[in-house]
Amino acid sequence: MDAPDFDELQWMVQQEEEWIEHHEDEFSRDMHDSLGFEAEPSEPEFPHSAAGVVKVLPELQYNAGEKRPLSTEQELDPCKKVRTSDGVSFHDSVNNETLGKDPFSPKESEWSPTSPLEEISETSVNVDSKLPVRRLAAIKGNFMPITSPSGDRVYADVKEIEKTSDRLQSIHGAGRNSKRGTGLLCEPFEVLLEQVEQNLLMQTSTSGDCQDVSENTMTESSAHEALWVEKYAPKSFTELLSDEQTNREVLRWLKQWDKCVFGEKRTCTSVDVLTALKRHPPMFQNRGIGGREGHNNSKAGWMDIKSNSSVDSNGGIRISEDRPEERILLLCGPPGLGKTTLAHVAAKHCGYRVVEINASDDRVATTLKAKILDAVQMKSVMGDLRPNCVVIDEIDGALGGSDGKSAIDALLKIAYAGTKEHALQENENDSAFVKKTSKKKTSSDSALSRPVICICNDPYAPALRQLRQMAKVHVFTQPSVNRVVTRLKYICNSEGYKISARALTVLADHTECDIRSCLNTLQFLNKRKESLNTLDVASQVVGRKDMTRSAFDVWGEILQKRKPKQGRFSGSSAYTFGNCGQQSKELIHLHDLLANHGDFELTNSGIYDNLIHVRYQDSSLQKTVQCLELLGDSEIMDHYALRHQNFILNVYQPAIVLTIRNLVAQPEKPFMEWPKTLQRFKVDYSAKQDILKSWMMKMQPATYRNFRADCLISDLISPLLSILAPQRLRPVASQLLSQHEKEELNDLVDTMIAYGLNYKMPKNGAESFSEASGPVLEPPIIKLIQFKDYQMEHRYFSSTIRQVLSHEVDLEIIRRESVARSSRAAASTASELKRHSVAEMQEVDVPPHVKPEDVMEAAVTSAPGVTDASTHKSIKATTAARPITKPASKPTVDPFAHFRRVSSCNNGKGNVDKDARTKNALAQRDARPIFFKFNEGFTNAIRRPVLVRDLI
Ligand SMILES: Nc1ncnc2c1ncn2[C@@H]1O[C@H](COP(=O)(O)OP(=O)(O)OP(=O)(O)O)[C@@H](O)[C@H]1O
Repeated sequence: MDAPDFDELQWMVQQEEEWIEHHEDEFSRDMHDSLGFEAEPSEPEFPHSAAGVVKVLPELQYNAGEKRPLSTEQELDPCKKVRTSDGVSFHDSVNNETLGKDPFSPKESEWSPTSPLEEISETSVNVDSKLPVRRLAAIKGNFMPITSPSGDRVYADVKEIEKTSDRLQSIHGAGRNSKRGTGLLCEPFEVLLEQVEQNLLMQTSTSGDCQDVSENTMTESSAHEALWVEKYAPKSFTELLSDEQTNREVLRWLKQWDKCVFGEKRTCTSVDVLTALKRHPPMFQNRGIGGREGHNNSKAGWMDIKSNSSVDSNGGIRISEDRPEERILLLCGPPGLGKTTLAHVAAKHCGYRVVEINASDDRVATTLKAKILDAVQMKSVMGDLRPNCVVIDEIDGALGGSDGKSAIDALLKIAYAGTKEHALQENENDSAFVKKTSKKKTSSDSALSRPVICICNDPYAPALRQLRQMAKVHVFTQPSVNRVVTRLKYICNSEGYKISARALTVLADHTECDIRSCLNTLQFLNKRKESLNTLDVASQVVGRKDMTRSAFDVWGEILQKRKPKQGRFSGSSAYTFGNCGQQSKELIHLHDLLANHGDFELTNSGIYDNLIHVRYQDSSLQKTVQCLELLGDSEIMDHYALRHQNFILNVYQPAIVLTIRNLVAQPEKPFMEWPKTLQRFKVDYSAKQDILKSWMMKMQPATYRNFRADCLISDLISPLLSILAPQRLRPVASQLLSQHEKEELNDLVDTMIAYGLNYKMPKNGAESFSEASGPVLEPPIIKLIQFKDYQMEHRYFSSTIRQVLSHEVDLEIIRRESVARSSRAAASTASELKRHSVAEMQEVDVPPHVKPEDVMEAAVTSAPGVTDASTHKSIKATTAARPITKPASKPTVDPFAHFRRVSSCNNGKGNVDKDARTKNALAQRDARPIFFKFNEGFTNAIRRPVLVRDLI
């Protein structure tokens, strides 16, 4: 037979399609029959048996070209279908009896004629064309070649086969309820496959011997369920969602490495890309749904590239350096916008092999540094020989190392080694380190020779401060909803998932154009054969992501009243509360925003600090007062919630902020700055807490026990400062003071000691107490009642009196310590003597009217170690300097004279003891140290000589 010419072929195809349309049902039934039963060999006219062994879908397995085509399952199945003149019946081959008719099989009289093409096939190759097969493949459509054992080839229309198999599936589903299945298998093939998989998994978990098998099964199933985000990951620039300007900038930066990496100066391939774009216009990009927006963008993009760069005669962009000035590229932006994807696509386009490092996984500086160095310096010698391009994802997750240097420092050191910046940075950081390393040049000191792209979400993360200054930063903006929807639509169409553009718009809006969330949601719904309910998007668990916005965004939304814009609140909130007005939608949107942000302390402090920049009408300051009260309430609630772990109270916080917004928000954009007041307040607060604590530690317990810490501040400090500066004290030396003044000075000294205060020279010398410099009150309790822009008015002593007072307080403290020490020594001696005296007293005849306690006291007082000579001498010496009238000392009476006489009369042993005691007392006196304090620079107009002899 001659080969048909083109026209003939087309005609045949047309005929074929028409025929298929008319006889779709017959096809399905025929297919069903071909799967379901064995044709009687004796039957001559059975034109529609399958040809070749075709595996179209797992459950579609049939034989053709053989007259005994049965599978093992069919042979195992004793219940077979037999075609008769009035249809198809089930036949029990064991008992050789007919069980009943197959309701789905056509009667022989209803069998349709074959298509013209099939007739050709039939006559020429003797193939039973039960399937929609052709002798020749048609020009359009997807055909599968099938070769029979005899070597004949036919083409099966895959679309038709799938249609038929779908119909068969439904028929099987309906028939499964009957007692016996209508197919060869009692269960559908997928069910059996699942059972086998489960069995295999169970066996693996119990024995572990079938590891290979299970791995294979897992791989198969995971391949079957490839994620759409991976399947449809952009491979070229035309599929990216990021804006063209950013794409071009990234590409241009990468091209600047060409000379360094490839050793040649190449022209920028962004031109190539754009040429490619022109040649093959992207399926979705720049068109949008309306087809207008993208066009404009693209035009603007062309303008930009020409205006921003110098273009040579070849249309390429000249690159002056062998590598870009900014050695690192930093891509920032919200998650799921395609930052990593852009880095991969651009690097591959420029001929690099991408080496991706996740800084969150290798947070430690040393590990990250080693990885970066490996990626930058190593070169593969086998396989992929392309140079590396390092992509460091989640760079904001990098941590500091044990040596105090962060991973970012290490990265910058690698990137800017040998440059001016590097030297500067090194000088700043550690000059000693530079000296050390300059002698011994490490490998990391050689200049960076491969591009490094860093990716992060928040460009303002504190860890990135240095990197931000030195890298080329590109901030990703959210793509337009239309572009995302077009891409989603394309993917859904490719997957055969029917979904309306409106639903996709809602989804894109809800996820803030996060393509990852959108695709995962759609795949999930597709898998469950569910459609996306536009009204329930907000309540969908899937598709949600971390929707938190930056603090600046939140403050902006609160303090600025935006004009209602169509579609602004078309997202989740709008659909959840479909019918409410624009204002309510805005409120709901703001409520969600605040609740998602969560950090109410930061929100409130930002509002507090920036409120001053908002120009709202408030002549009587009522609104301001109201706002401040609301902020106060919010803070109280926040503190309460934190203290009692009762976070349910936080649900009321957004309402407070929204009330403030209603009071002050204006259409103009206010100047916004990061709040510093709260931080300053916290620092001040902790400093004041320290002062208070140190004051309380120095205070005498007898004084301290009368006050609570808060009372000290609120009730005591202010009056105490007035008490500490009496009016009548003249600024003269203590010797020149009148008796009354001296008493007042003594009282003041006592008060200061009681409250643990004294005047001390400031440590740095710069601090001044008031206008005059000199000693300052220590602890500086005045700071506890000093506030910004508010000074408490108190009387201050002149510097001279403060010096005198300081001296007096020091002396008095020494005096009291001395007395205390003497009394302690006396007490210890007394306790020692007590034992001796008791022993002696046992030998003494004590009169019955004398109490034992009196005896004891007398023994202690009469002991030579505690006589006036030893104790009072030192007191006398120290008090000599103090111009205070001493209270008259009582005459000492020796009540033990009688006992002593008696005891001395007893025997000569008493003299020996007395000598020993005197010696002991003298030794104690000599062992006592002398304390004195020397104040450098202290001058007093009138001096008085004090002999050391007097002090001993
Ligand atoms: N245009 C696109 N079409 C289809 N899938 C895309 C597209 N752009 C990105 N994706 C897919 O979305 C996922 C997220 O992309 P990518 O990792 O680049 O985002 P990202 O901005 O780096 O997010 P993250 O900050 O969370 O790392 C990837 O799996 C990617 O394959």
